[in-house]
Amino acid sequence: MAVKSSIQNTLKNPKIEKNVNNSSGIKLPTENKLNESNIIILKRENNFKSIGTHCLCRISPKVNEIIKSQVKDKIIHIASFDLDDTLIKTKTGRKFSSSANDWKWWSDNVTEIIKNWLNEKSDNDANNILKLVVIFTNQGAVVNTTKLSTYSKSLDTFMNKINNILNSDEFKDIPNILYAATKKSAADKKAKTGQPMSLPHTFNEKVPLAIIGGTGLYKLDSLTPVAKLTIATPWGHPSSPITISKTETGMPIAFLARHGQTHNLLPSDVPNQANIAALKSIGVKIIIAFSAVGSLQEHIKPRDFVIPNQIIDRTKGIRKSTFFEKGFVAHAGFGDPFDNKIGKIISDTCTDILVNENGIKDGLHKLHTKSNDNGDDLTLICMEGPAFSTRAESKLYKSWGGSVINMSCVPESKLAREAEISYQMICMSTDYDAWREDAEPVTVETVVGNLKSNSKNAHLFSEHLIKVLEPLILNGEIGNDLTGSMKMSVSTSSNGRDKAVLEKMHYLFPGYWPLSDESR
Ligand SMILES: CSC[C@H]1O[C@H](OP(=O)(O)O)[C@H](O)[C@@H]1O
Ligand SMILES: Nc1ncnc2[nH]cnc12
Repeated sequence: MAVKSSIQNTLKNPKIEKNVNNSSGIKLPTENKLNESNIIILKRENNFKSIGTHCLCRISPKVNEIIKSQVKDKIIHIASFDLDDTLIKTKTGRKFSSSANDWKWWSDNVTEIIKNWLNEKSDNDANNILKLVVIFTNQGAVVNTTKLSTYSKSLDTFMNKINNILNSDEFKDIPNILYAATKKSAADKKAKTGQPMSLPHTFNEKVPLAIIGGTGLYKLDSLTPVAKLTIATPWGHPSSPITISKTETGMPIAFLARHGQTHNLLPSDVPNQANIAALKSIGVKIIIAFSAVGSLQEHIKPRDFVIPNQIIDRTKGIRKSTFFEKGFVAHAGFGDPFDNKIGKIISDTCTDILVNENGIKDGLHKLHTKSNDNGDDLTLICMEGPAFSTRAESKLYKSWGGSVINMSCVPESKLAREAEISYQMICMSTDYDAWREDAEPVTVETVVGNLKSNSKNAHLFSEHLIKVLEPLILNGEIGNDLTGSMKMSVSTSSNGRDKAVLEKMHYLFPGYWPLSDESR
């Protein structure tokens, strides 16, 4: 829910719990009406305030800082949530908490999802937007008591619980306001289903095409998102939520930020298994993956694009590079690691896309493909990183015939092959790595500088490519070449198969390998 208003007005005049005339529920005294009978309210701590007669409000220190700062003319984006069974649940499994500590996060990634939203950059207004979280909760069961027998239901216990939650390490940096209605009739003030976040979290159509964005490409500007999915796989959660958009003619496309939306993942820490498994689970058949690369050849200039057709794996074996494991052994073919059909389509249709800094097609920035470059292989070296190569390593890779170098095509491409997803990487050259004696070796500054100019081209390129691929996907010409390939690639006989591993395989390949009685 995006709210364009002055935050000060919103906070000074919270129109919650006015017009309450039913006397059930706990009646909260205002500051100047404290007396012996409502002494419990004296224990009110950490920013709790009563509003009207039946509503407590707690404004976090972070929001107070925001209010004090200059917020006039800012756009406020609010994500609002219910509390129980949305953000938290009880540890004991009971409906109501039995103590101030009887709560846990509703799922492992609740706070991560909120932080991702807070850190997401919006397009043009990014610097003008303030984001905060508002929690609405009905607490009609809370009673004004100091009796030990009912203490778990007391206002004290409730306020302590709220402080435990909102001051927790996971939540304390999230700017938040909580409204708690201490009688049921306030239910209509809460966020309703469908109201809380701007995008739905479910999407029921199959999504045939996915774009993975690398360094400098964290979302696709040309597409309007229709859903944002947080997917749990047997291999964990993907790097970021998966955004679903639709083309003008209605084909769904997924977008995933490889290093997370805030680029908080090292190349070695990218959860590649979860990324590929999550994309497979929504029906993806083709992945177009963008990557910033160093050039190992003079003629591949910074800001040129390269469609590689070969890989040399120089990662160090610390990345999880297969879905298979002890108890279920299979071997995917990887001689041609990319989808050559898609590579050729790109070569034939995208040579005239790249522009210079002024947005003009002057032919300065070239698209290198096997067919455009005299039929020579274009080989992508994948190193572990995160430090860049030494000059000696860089020269070695060049002498091997390497064309470009990055830190991310393995195991992403290998796992896509195992999942029977056609995969093509689009490399955006950003530097000459370290092999040139007369030049400084690559730094992040050089990469980012060139990426800024490249990013326009990345957007133009993907926009055009989606238009080219859509009809070919819809008529089945691309994206089906690997279907069924893994069925025939298993080595473990049915009586040697591990049931737990087989269950994970079902996530990727439902129906391929039945959980027979023979498996262990
Ligand atoms: C920031 S330079 C090194 C970094 O850039 C590339 O990222 P990506 O492939 O995700 O675009 C490279 O692989 C390294 O991870
Ligand atoms: N020189 C380089 N080495 C590895 N990954 C890179 N990504 C961009 N430039 C790179």
